[in-house]
Amino acid sequence: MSYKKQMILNAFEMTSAMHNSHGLWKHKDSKRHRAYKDINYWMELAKTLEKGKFDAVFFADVLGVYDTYKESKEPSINDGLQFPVNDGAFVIPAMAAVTEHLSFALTVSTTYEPPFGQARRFSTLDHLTKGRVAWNIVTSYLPNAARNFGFKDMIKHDKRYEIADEYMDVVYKLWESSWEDGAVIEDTEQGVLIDRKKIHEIHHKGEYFDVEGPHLTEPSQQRTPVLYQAGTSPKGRAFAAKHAECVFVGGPTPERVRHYTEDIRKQAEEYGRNPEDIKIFTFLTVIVGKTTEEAEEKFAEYNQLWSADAAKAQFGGASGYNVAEFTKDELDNPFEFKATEHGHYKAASLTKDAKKKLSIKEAISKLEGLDRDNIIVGNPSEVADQIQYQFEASGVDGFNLNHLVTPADLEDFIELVIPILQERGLYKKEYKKGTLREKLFTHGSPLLPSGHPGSKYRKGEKINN
Ligand SMILES: Cc1cc2nc3c(=O)[nH]c(=O)nc-3n(C[C@H](O)[C@H](O)[C@H](O)COP(=O)(O)O)c2cc1C
Repeated sequence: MSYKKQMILNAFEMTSAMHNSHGLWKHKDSKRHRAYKDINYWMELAKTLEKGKFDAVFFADVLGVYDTYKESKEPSINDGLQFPVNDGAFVIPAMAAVTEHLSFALTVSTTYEPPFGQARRFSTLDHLTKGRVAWNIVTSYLPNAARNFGFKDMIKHDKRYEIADEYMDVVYKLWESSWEDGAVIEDTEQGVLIDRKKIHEIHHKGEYFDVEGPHLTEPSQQRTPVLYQAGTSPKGRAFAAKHAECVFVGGPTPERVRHYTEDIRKQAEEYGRNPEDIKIFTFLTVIVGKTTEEAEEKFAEYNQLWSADAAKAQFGGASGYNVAEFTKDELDNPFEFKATEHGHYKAASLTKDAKKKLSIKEAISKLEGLDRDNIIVGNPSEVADQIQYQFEASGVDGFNLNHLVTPADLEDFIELVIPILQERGLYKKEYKKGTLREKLFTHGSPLLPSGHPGSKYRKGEKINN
């Protein structure tokens, strides 16, 4: 059976010692925990990914240390769990300089980074990459991040999304309406470089933000960067349906991912958007070997190096559950979902979204080793079969490929798996031309498409002034 839809692939990365591969810094081939601070490492990685025709590198980010588990920072710091973590924005121009097509999605929080500076940062990146940049909009979940930015406690989960919604209003005004097209006139006779009449203050006065403007950066090729979002709570999905062009959905089974995907597309239509203008991604974790045995050996080796403490620390910060708190008597009780002020998706993945109802003991044991249910292990064609199955069963448009031991696992994936996906017609052999938005979508414009709420701010339709 031929399957024509082609998958989009991002490398799921972080400019940190470790990301999601807990404890694997101990592996002999792990380079990243030393090299993450070396610009050459990122430039080499960019070239490798472009060789594999990857669409983008997706940089996760956090603004604090995970300290919910055991009410301590120690388990995270011990294993370099997303710590230390550099600012991902700075490696992007260097990676862009050695590539032509690879794009870059950068995570920035609407809770802690004010919109005016954030808008300038993305316009700058979009200029320097020639339109190859995306913003992963997050509302953040770590209590330590709140304390780093002057709050005693985290702002409540749902209120963070309300703030994010107004935040988007501010950045759309800056990106889409503050500068009219053709404002840079270079009129040497009149001695005018920029036409004042085409530059507009935005005079935003809202509940959370006051911004006068104008935007300090002239419009870049995409004006608004491609908008990613990665929240799966009801508020998170409503936000995604309104604003996101790419949504990163977390779910432990293809069926659950399909459920979230369909819900987001349906809500997007209710906002008057074309569901085709939204691409959905989920995680992909792969261990590939030349033979099944080689892959299984790798899996066993990785599993042996796994850090259960770091995995529990990550689960704790992202979900709000401190699994060290459960007493022995509670371990056989069912592991129930509770909405916390942290995030939805990690908690849901071991509770209401799990394939079967788990006891507390079973749920904890999933953190104590590599979770075989969520990892594809095999020889190249076995891996390709499973990726194809997940692609078709979940209804997603693409994947964020998680790294385990980097860059070795990415290199193996590109050498062994990509050619099979290409042969099956599931993956592109050549890049499309243009900006990231033009590469991803059929609407063919580098700008936000009509129907998207940001597009209504565009030129001429002046707001508040
Ligand atoms: C797959 C996935 C990846 C995420 N990556 C990040 C990240 O890198 N940094 C971050 O602060 N939040 C990240 N988040 C968290 C969300 O963006 C969101 O802010 C948080 O989960 C709360 O939203 P929710 O309750 O709607 O899931 C991620 C969420 C998902 C589902």
